[in-house]
Amino acid sequence: MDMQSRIRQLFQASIDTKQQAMDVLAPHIEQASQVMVNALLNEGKMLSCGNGGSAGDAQHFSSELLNRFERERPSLPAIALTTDSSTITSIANDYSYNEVFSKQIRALGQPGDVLLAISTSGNSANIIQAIQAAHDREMIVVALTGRDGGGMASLLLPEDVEIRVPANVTARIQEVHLLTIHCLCDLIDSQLFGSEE
Ligand SMILES: O=C(CO)[C@@H](O)[C@H](O)[C@H](O)[C@H](O)COP(=O)(O)O
Ligand SMILES: [Zn+2]
Repeated sequence: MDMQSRIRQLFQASIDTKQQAMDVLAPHIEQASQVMVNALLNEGKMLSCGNGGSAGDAQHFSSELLNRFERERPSLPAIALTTDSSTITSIANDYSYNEVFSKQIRALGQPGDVLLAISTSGNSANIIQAIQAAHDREMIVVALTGRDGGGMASLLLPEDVEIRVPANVTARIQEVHLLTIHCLCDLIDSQLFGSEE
């Protein structure tokens, strides 16, 4: 296949995945935004984590809350747990890579805070341990998953929210995760600061 055809095929696959996900995910994205708004109105903060591309997504989300999304508004409290290389390497070195997020959550998480836990497989051990730590700290979990939800899906409590992309290819799932993060930012801003339409 020539490269132009390959590119068109990748664009089409991304469009198709988003089209299939739109109606399935919309109610869950709305519910997640309400959980987040409620936390922010009650002095809560957002912690976020993921591996690889999902680490980038976790940071993308926190920067849009801390700095800005599409409008001028006050900074909102969010911390990506993927950025402190000294903390992450020491936890991985002294304990286990599986604990790099959970140990930070046990230190920083407060009841009523929200954990945005991102994994396309739902099976990354450090994300599973992060969810367990969040529950121990009485936080609410918003899980961005894919495939069959993996081990993460079965760990979630009734008050948690799973946003599971109906797809099996990691890159396609990640592309919908990013769109979901932008939806969450838009919904948080409009609920807290009014609709701009
Ligand atoms: O971005 C990509 C692939 O698109 C990779 O870096 C990918 O995020 C990594 O392989 C992750 O370790 C996958 O973890 P997960 O989504 O299964 O939790
Ligand atoms: Zn990627």
